[in-house]
Amino acid sequence: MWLPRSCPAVAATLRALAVPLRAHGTRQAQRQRMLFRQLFEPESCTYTYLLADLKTKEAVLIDPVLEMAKRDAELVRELGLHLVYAANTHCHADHITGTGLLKKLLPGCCSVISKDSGALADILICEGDALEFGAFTLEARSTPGHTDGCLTYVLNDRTMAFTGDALLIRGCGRTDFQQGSPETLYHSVHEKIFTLPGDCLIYPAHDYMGQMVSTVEEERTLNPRLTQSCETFVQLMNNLNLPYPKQIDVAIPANLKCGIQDAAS
Ligand SMILES: N[C@@H](CCC(=O)N[C@@H](CSS)C(=O)NCC(=O)O)C(=O)O
Ligand SMILES: [Fe+2]
Repeated sequence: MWLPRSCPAVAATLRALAVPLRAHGTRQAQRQRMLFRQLFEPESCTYTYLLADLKTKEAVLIDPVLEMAKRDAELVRELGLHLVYAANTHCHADHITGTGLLKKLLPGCCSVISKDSGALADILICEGDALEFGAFTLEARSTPGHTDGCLTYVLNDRTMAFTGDALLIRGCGRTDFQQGSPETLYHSVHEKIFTLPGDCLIYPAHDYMGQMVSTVEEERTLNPRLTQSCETFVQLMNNLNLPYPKQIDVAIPANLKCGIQDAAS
């Protein structure tokens, strides 16, 4: 049945549809403006993420690894980007961060870590602070439990969350060193990550099985650890009996100082 636009009911329906459509269009345009790359370091199975505003060229790296800093700097240069922040999700125990070296390779870039980590960096951020790159922001959510200073970075439109070692795909960060606390981690994940939209993409700091991305809904329903009660989760985490990371004795002291500043070329 044909209904003219002048019909009040049709006009009202069109007006009601226009707002979400405009919002959808704006989101699409914003996303086309963003560059996103997931990079990998095979020794510690670490993911590094590059995000950039293609219009202003401002870029952020999340969790760069020392041994890959030259690769990352080269990519930033090739793409004509300006790295504003090299940010850590936490003081890593299994590899040395690339943030210190990236500051040398790409002058003007600031290193970032949480104030609660106790580590040094140009910018020490706290819950609710935001890292701006062009038209985009990454909101820092405090998600302690794996370490005291763990942050999850959430993109402003809440379509992507960079969870570090707080939430891994079908797993989570261990809680047996660096102020680890399974109770704290359980509450962090449930209150700060599982409350994000279900289709929000989860990008962790590591994966040991070759998985690259998950969603809030998948982890909320399928994560074998975090779907348990808090009590069961605590028991499970206290009995993981994992070997210590191979690089722990060099990685933690170096990362408390923002990593190594002058790596041999
Ligand atoms: N074998 C690796 C270390 C593996 C490990 O301990 N990973 C950490 C994240 S890095 S601090 C972790 O939390 N794992 C959780 C798990 O359930 O595996 C090495 O020697 O580097
Ligand atoms: Fe870690």
